[in-house]
Amino acid sequence: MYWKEKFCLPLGYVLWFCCAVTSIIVPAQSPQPIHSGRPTPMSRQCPSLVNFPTQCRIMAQCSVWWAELVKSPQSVCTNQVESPLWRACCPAIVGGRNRIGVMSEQSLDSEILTVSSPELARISKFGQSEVGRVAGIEARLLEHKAFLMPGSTAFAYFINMKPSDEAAPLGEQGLMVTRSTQKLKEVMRLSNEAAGIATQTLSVKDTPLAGTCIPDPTCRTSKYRTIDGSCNNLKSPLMGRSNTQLGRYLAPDYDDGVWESRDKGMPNSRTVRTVLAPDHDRVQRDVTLMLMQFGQFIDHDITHVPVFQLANGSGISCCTPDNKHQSWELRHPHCFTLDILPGDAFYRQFRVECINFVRSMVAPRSDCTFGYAEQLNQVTHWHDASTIYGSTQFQSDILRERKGGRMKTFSYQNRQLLPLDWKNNDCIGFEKGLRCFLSGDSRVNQLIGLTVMQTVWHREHNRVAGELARVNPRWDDEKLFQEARRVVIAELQHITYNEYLPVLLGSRPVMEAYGLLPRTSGFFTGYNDTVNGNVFNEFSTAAYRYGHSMVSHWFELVDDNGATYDRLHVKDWFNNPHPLLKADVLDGVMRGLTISNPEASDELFVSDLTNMLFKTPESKHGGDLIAFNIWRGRDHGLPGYNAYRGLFGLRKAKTFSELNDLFTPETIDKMASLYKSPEEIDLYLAGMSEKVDSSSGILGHTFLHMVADQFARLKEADRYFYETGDQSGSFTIDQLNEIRKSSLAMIFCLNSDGIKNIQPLTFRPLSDINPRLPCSAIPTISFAPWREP
Ligand code: HEM
Repeated sequence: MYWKEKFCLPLGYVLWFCCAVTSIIVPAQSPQPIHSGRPTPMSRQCPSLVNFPTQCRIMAQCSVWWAELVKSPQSVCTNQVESPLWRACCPAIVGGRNRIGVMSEQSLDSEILTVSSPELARISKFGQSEVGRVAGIEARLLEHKAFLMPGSTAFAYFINMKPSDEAAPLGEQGLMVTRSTQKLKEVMRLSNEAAGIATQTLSVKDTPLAGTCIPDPTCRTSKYRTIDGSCNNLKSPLMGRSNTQLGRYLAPDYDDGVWESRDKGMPNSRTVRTVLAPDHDRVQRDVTLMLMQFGQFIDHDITHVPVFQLANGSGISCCTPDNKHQSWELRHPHCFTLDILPGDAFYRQFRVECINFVRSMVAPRSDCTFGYAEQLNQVTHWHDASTIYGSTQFQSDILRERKGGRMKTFSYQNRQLLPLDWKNNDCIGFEKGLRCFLSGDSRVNQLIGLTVMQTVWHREHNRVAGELARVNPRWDDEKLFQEARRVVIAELQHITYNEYLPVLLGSRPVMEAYGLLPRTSGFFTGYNDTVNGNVFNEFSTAAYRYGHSMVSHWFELVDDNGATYDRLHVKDWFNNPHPLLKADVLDGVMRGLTISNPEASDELFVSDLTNMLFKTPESKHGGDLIAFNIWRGRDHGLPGYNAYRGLFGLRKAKTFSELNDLFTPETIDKMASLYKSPEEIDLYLAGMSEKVDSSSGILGHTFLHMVADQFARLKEADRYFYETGDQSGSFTIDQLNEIRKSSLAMIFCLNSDGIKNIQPLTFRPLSDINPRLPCSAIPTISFAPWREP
C-alpha cells in the first residue's frame, strides 16, 4: 500500500485534498511574439483564464476548461484568415504524478487456518464432484429441452451475457474452488467471515484443484501490448488479462460468506426499482447523447462478466416460456430468478411471475487459494480498445484481414461495414437473411448507437493502417497492424481522458485530484507497477452503470442541416443492427448522438430499459435492466451502500435520517419503506439517487469517486498508457504531440460516410464557443513522425 493510500484512506474524503502533491496547471509560456509578415492564429493576445496565463490552442486541448470558457466567450481565438482550425485561449497543463491516494483494496487480516493435506484433498474432490452433479442436472435439462429458445426476451438477454469459448471452462474451474470453499466452511464450522477470508490462507496448489491455478505467462519486453492484456505489469503478468477476476474495494457480503447471493431478508429488487426509480423522463441539456454512447463503448472495452450457460452453449432457462417459475426438477442450480410480485403494475397485465436471471460466472482465484467467489471478466481490464481487436489471440486472428495491417470489413454498396458474423444466427432479422456483425466484443449488435461506434472505430483502424503504409511502404502486415492498433488505442485513451472524463467528472478539480488531466506537452511519468489495474467489481456492477440512466427512448437520425428526420425507438431495436445497411443511417445516428440530449444521470430511467429490455418482435414486454443491476449486485455479494460511505469518507448512517447529507427527504422515506436498516440499502440505486453537485460533473459523491479512482488506476497501472514516457511502448514526443490533436469529432469526420459538419467538442452541445463547423476546422493527425528512414 502507498504511504498516500495508508494516510489518506483513514482520514477519508474530508481530508483528501491534503494529499494532492503538486499543482500541475502551470503558467504557459508567454504568448508567442508577433511574427513579422503574416500574423498567425497565435499572434492574438490571449486573455488570462481564472488568473492563469493562456495560449491559443486547438479547442480539444481546452476541453477541461469548458466551465471557464463558457463564461469567457472572448477566449475563442480562431483566426480563420490564417487557419480554419477552431481554437481557444486556455492554460497549459504539465505535470504528472499528483493524484490523491487512489483507494486501496481492503486489507484482509485473518487467522491462519490449518487443514491436513488429505482433508483438503477430500474437500477439493467434493468441489470437483459438484461440477459433475451440475453436469448431470444439465443433461436432464437438455433432454427436456429446458433451455432458452431464440425469439424470447430471455434469449436476447443471454446472447449479451454469453461466455466466450475461452471463458466457459474457467467458470467451471472457479466453481470447483468456490464449492470446495463452501464445503470447507461446513466441515470446519467456520463463521461467514472465516469462510470467505481465512480460507484464503489455504493454497489450492497442492490439491486436486491445482489445475485451476492460472500459470504466469512468460513475458518479453515489447513495443506492443499483448492482445489478451497479459505482461503489461512485468511483476504481475496476469494483471489486466482477459478471463481473470475483477478487483474489489471491500470484501463481499455473501449470505454464507462464500457465494450465496446477498439476498436473505432483502426486499424484492423489482419492488426496490419501482419504488426508488419510477419510470420518468428528465433530459440533461448541457451534454450530448454521445456521453452515454461513448460511456457504453468504454464499458465494453474494460468489463464483461458472463453468466453460466449449459455445457452445450445454450442459455439456462429458469422460467417457463409463459414466465412462471420452472419446476424444481428442471431448475438449474445457477438460476437466480427475478421474482415479480402479483401487484406489479406493469407485468401483472401479462401475468409475468418470473424473469430469467442466471448467476455470473465465478473466476478461478488469481492468488490460487480457496476463498470467497470472485466474478470473471472475460475482456481485458485495460483501456485498450479490445472492443475493436478482441481479448484473446483467437478472437483477434478472426478479425484480421492479414493484408496491409487491416481488419476485415464487409463491403456493402461501397461502404465498409463491420464483417458479418457467419457463426452467429442470433440477431433479429436473421430469418430474413440478415446477419449479425462481428467485432472484438460480442455485445456489438446490442443497440444501433453502439454498433455505429464500433463501426467508426473499426474504420479508423483501417484508415490509420493506410496512412502508416503510405509513410512506410516497406512495413509488412504485422508491423502495420500492430502500429495502427497502438495509434488507435492512444487516440481512444486520449479522447477518454481529454474529452469524456472532464464532462463526466466535471472539468478540472476532481480530474486534477486524481491525476487524470492529460498534459498539453511532455510525457506522463507516473507509471506505477504497484497499483492494481484490474477493473473493480463495485465499478462494473454499480458505479459505471450510471450510463443506464442516460439512455433515451430513441436514437435520432439527423441530416446534414441538423434536422431530425427519423427516430429508432430503443425498445424496438435490441439486437437488430440492420438499419445500418441503409445508406444514410450511419451518419444519421452519428449526427444524432452529437446533437440530441440524453436523459439526466439520476435515479430515473426510461421504460425502454425498465420494462422493455430485450423485447423481441415476438414478445410484448422485456426485462428490467435496473432491477437486474440491483440483482447483479446481490449476485456478486456487493456490500450495502452504507459500507461504501465509510470507504469514501462519509459518516456511516446508523438511522435512515442520517442519510440526509446526500439524499432528499423523499428518497430517505422511500428507502425506509423498503429496507429494515441502512445496512441493507443496495449500492446501485443509492449511488444513483445521491444529490449531485453540478460543479463535479453528473455523478453523486460515491460514484464520482469510484469512477475517478478506476480511471486513475487504468492510467497509472498501464505501462502502455499513451502519455507514459520511458517505457518500451512509449511514443516519441513528436508522435505523442500528434496524438494530442485527436478528438472524437476528428474520428467522426474521417470515418463517416459523408459527415461534413460537426462541433469540435462532441460531448458538449452546440454553442457560440462550440459551433457546428466544417470538418476542415477539426485538426487531424499527421503521420510524418511515424516515417522510418
Ligand atoms: C444503450 C443501452 C444499454 C443497454 C441496453 C445496456 C444493457 C446492459 C446489460 C443487459 C447489462 C448486463 C446486466 C446484468 O448484469 O445482467 C449491462 C451491464 C453493464 N452496463 Fe449497460 N447497457 C446500456 C448502456 C450502458 C451505458 C451507457 C453504460 C455506461 C456508461 C453502461 C454500463 C454498463 C456496465 C459497466 C455494465 C457491467 C458490464 C459487465 O461487467 O459485464 N451500459 N448493460
